[in-house]
Amino acid sequence: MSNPVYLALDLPQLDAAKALAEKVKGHVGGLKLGLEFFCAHGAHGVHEIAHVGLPIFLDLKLHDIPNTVAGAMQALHVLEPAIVTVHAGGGRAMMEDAKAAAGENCKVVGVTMLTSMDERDLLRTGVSGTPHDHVMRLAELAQDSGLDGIVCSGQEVKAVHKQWKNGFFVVPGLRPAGSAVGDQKRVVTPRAARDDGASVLVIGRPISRAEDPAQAARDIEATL
Ligand SMILES: O=C(O)c1cc(=O)[nH]c(=O)n1[C@@H]1O[C@H](COP(=O)(O)O)[C@@H](O)[C@H]1O
Repeated sequence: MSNPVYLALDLPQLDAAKALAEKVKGHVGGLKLGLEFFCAHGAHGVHEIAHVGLPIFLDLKLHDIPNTVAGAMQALHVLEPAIVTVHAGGGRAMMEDAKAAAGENCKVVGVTMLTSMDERDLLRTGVSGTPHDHVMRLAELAQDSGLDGIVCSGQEVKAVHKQWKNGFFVVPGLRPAGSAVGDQKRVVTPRAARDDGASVLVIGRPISRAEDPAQAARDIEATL
């Protein structure tokens, strides 16, 4: 079984991100580059990190009109990402066009409800109901739109997996027992998410901010 952990390289410095990736590369299954990294270093930075030799997850959370998102997906072909995110809230046409424009070996996954939000935050965006119901609704929409899977918290992945048997489920908001939660609100342990059907476990600060990141990655691997 391959290692499901993708390290979130949320670091502003390219050299530091590369050094961290090299340190942990034997203990994670892939590397996630998000908005912080991409805004700072763009395509050049992605190429640099790709040299580490692990699959690249480009977490750009695209959310725009279908034509614009399709154009962005097309532009990403040269970077050969293994996974790209779009916001499921962008709707069916946007997700359909995103998938149609994606590279052949690129999984497109829809972000449902950010793990940094709870029910009160959701209500303030005008959506009443529970995070569970909101995630289930957007998961169904993502599936109907032809996406490969979704991003959700570990609190919902079991129910989504039950409804979408062959879906690809990315779960962030993971904290090993006892580690700082920070800005995350819907949190579970890596092991719980794995047991409940997560395909990919996204983990950032519990590894990147550890005194010994390689050891932290090994410790997490040992719990799975
Ligand atoms: O799409 C994501 O990866 C994502 C979605 C989500 O709902 N919550 C979430 O935390 N993420 C990302 O997952 C990573 C979590 O980092 P840590 O909280 O440091 O483990 C960050 O890079 C976030 O951008």
